Amino acid sequence: MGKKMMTSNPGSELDLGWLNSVHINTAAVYRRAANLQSRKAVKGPYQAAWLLRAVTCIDLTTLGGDDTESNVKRLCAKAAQPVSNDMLNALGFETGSIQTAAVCVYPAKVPIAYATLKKMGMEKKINVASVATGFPSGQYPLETRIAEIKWAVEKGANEIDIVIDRSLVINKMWSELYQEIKKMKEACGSAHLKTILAVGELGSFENVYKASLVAMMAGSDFIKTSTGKEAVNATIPVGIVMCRAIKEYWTKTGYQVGFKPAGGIRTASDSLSWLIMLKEELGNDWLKNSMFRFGASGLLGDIERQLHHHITGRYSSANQFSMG
Ligand SMILES: O=C[C@H](O)COP(=O)(O)O
Repeated sequence: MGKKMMTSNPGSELDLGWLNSVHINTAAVYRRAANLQSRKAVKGPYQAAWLLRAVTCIDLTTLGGDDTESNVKRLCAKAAQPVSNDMLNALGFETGSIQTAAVCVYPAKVPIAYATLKKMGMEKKINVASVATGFPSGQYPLETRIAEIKWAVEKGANEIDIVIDRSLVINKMWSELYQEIKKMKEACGSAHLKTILAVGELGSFENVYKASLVAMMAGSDFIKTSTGKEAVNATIPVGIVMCRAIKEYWTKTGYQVGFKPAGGIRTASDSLSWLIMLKEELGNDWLKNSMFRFGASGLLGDIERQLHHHITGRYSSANQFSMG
């Protein structure tokens, strides 16, 4: 599942009438989330297959102030071989057949990420995603936010994870939000645009739904929940709200926009809950990495432990699969 399968959303006119018609039944969202989360977990051989699917949907992320060249290189090596060949073979998969969807780094680390993947011959299989536009706060002039996108694309990023200016949502400045994201989409050129809403800072599900619509109207190829740096990051209820917006946008425009929950997704069991929610809300079309990603720095290790348990019947120590 390489880069070429990605689709692009051309966007549409800003439709304020549509935004004004939005009403969210908060109690119903929580009921739906509780109902989905009470479903029996996927078990047995299906579980291993779902977990491997989850691995192929990970944007393997390092977004630390202390990121170095060597930990970005290690991240790339892990993205190229996220599950050991022994485990893959035991599960009936070919050697080297699974990669994560992307590595996700700060702009300054794009050159080393791209060069490392290229050296490994993996630059066509693994996307280079760069956060941009003053991640994580977005509190920078538009000019420098746009320049950041262009710089990251020039250095090898083919996916750009922007943050929005949350104040535009809080103050319901939908037209300004639309114009900003549209400019960011233009700056991306052929790179895919993933728009981080930072849902934990938007105040209400209604704002999340409206911001999702505006982001899609402005041409976002994915909408993403969080930076991982807010106090509240990805939750299933907010995921349901965003998936409903994606579904409505698809129904009205015919364009399919991807979804990326990010922030605090740490366990194999979390990943299964998200995949179940996705399948129930958007259907099988979204169960692939051209339409769905996990933004996660610490999920892969737990999936590896779960796969190890599936194969051997034993749990490994917490630090056996420490990276990712
Ligand atoms: O976009 C990705 C997030 O920053 C990852 O958050 P996390 O470190 O909580 O997994």
